[in-house]
Amino acid sequence: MSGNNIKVVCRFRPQNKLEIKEGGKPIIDIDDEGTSVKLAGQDNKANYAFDKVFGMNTRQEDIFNYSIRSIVDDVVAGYNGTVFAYGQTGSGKTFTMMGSSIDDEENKGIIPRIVEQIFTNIMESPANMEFTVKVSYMEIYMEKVRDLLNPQHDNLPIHEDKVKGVYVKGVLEVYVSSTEEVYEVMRRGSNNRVVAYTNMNAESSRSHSLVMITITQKNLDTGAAKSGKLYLVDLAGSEKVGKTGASGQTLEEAKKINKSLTALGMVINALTDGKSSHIPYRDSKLTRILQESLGGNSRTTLIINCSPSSYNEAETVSTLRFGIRAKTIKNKAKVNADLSPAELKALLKKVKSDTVSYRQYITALEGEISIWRSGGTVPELQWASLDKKNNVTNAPKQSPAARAVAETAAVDSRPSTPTPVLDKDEREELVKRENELVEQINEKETELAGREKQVQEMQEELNQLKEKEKSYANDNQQMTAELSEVKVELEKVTYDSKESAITVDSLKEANQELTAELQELRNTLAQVRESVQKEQDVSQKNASGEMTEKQQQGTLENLADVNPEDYTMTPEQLSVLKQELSESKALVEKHQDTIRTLTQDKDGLTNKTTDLEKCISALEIDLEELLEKTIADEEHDANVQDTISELKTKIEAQYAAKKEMQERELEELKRDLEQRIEEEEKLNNAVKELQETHDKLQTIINARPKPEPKPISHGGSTMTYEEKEKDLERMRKSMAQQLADFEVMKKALMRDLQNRCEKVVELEMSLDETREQYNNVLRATNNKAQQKKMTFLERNLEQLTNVQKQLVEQNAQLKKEAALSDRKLIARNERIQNLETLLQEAKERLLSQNEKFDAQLHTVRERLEQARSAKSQGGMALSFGRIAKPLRGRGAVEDSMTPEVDEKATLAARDKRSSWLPSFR
Ligand SMILES: Nc1ncnc2c1ncn2[C@@H]1O[C@H](COP(=O)(O)OP(=O)(O)OP(=O)(O)O)[C@@H](O)[C@H]1O
Repeated sequence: MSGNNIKVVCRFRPQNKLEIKEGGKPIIDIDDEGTSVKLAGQDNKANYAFDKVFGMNTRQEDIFNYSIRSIVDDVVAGYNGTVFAYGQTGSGKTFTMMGSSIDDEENKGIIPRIVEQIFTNIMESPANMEFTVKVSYMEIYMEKVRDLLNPQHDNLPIHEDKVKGVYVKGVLEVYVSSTEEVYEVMRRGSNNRVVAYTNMNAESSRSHSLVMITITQKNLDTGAAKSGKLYLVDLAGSEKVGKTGASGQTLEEAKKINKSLTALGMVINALTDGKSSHIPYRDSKLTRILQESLGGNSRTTLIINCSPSSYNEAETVSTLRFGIRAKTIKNKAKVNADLSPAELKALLKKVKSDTVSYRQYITALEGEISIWRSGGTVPELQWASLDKKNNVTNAPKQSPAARAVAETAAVDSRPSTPTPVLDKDEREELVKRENELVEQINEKETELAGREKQVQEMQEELNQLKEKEKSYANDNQQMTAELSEVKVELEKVTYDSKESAITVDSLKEANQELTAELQELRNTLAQVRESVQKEQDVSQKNASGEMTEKQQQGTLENLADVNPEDYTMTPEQLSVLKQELSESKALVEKHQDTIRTLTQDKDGLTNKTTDLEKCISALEIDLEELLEKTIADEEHDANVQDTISELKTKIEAQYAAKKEMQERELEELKRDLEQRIEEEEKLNNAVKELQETHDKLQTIINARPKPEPKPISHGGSTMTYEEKEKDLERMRKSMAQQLADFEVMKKALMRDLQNRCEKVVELEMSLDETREQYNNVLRATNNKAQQKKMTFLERNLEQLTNVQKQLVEQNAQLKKEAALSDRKLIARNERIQNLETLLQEAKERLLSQNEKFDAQLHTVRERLEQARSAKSQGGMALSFGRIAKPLRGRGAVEDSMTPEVDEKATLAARDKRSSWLPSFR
């Protein structure tokens, strides 16, 4: 493509379902050459001529081959190029640009085909040509430039400079070395595009998308470099909001889309009306980015996409008019070439020669001025001029001073640093290096901007995290405090319960003591009651004895009434007799029991008496020893006497106590004895009475004549008289036996009682003797002073004893209290230990929580870092694109190679390819 006008091609898509449904009909009429179209609608009879008009069934390949292929050649040749698709929404812009799918060979759009063509062209280039290809993908959404390969960069600025022209600052440029890599970039970018459903298009683009492919090429032999930039723009569709049914967000989007498209129309108008001096590129982001493409340094192709349907006739007319206007835009495309070393050398040579001539001219002028200043004159013919610069020798004659000044000026005007003359290789290398460095600087700037933003974001995130951490820490602290408070409370409650348990225990003990006392009292009461009962029993017995006596009397009377001749007894009489006998037997048994108890009591008394005897004898021994000691040590010093007196007092006290106790026991024994004697007497009386009764009965029975044995009916059973007799005899014998036993026992008791009485008397006598002996001792040992002393000591001792008693009581109390305190202390220690354990646990928990939190924070930070790094890699984790990947042509080496460049130089240049990579490699 050599022309400078924008190339405009028109493409009609087939009618869509909506159009058919709405009764739309195809109304397009394309001429045979395929360069103009008429609409067969009612309103429009105009003919619209374009570079090419494609009908409804045109294949993607055909569109590419006719309208696009050449632009790829231009870009690879170093021109800037633009292909943009314009049309109403749903008219097939995206279908034309991208196709239904990259991977669909038939329906892939022009962008995949361009990419393929670029790499084909590169591969077909001469082997001494080296290329790099970079891809960027962005969209203008809601008047913001958003990097689709790095979506968090959603408002990139548009800059302009002399070298780069208009460019988007900070957009990610991914180096690619194959079609697949570009496709990958396209796929990733497309995923980030904003699309939405509208009535006109199920996947309507809500933004203008821009793919930017930058191809840089270098001739490795000459060092000449060129770069071409290709913009592939899929504009968002102009839409009538009523038709698309846009509302809410899509309505807002539609407004922005229409606004920017209007701005595009205004730019095209301004460019084509021939009057406007100002082109309003800055009215929208779209026109600003397309500034070079519309009336600037670019070879531009506009594809207008239209609907063929009568349903969309008005929109199609509008689109066609837009295309017609755009067609007249003139661009000024030029190759973006850097100067080659040869050109640079020529330029340098020219500049050097210019410098020399200017220097000569200056010298001449300075010489002239110095003449003028020194008052001389220079004829007009000799005035210095640029034409005469080489003729300095022809300068007017100067005075010696003026000449000196001129010479000095000539010397001063020399360049202070001689310019080194570089050879060709060095220059080439330098140029190459310069290019690389410029590129690297640009890259670094972009990267730096990205990093700065990242750092800012991370800082914000970190601040948020810190705040969260702080709030978590506060929560944690609060909860821990609450927990520890609860634990302490629990501990206190446990401790209180323990103390209560101790108090309860002590109360229980007190209760037990009281119960024991009560029991004792009850026992005492029971004993008292028993004794009372016994007394009552005895009196009852006496009464019953009287009763028995009466009964016996009655029996005797009965018996007397019985006629001795009539020795037969009625069964009733016999049974009464038998009953009386059994009662007597029971009475005898009772008496036996009483005697047994008395015997036991007697044994107890005997034991007690023995103990007392032992006690008395021991006391006597002690007393004797003491007396001996006292007498022996009587004349000794006061201390010894004190000791003796103390001992004596003690012994006296002991003696008095023991004596008192013995006396009490003796009295008790005496009382007991008297009681027993009384009881025994009563028993004896009862036994006697019984004996008498028995004897009487015996006599009566014996006095009766023996009756003829005749059967007696008794209780249904027949019993002979003899048997009855025998029975009675047996009873009598047993009773006699029992009475004999009684007698023996009574005698033994009486003996024992006698012995005891004797013993008691003996004891009393011995006690009196002891007392007398003691008094004798006292009388013998005591003098007045000693008595006084003794009295004093006795008093002291008494007081001390009281004190001691109190102390003992206090000690006992204290011991109790100490035991309680011990328990409380143990409980308290336990509590302290528990509290310490709790504290330790809380500390450990806190530590572990802190550790956990730190670990979590660390993990979050790591993840954040990973996410950031992933984002910084275009948010896409592309495994390529950060480093330039030079591509070499595979064709023959270009003929343009200068003859002086030999094969060696070519090889050397190839080896220097590594300089494309960053210098720190
Ligand atoms: N030439 C064609 N042949 C067959 N189908 C087509 C053609 N052009 C477009 N289509 C179909 O029409 C529908 C709309 O096309 P597309 O999305 O490309 O429109 P658009 O102009 O990009 O719309 P918008 O501006 O709303 O994004 C799609 O389903 C697409 O497949």
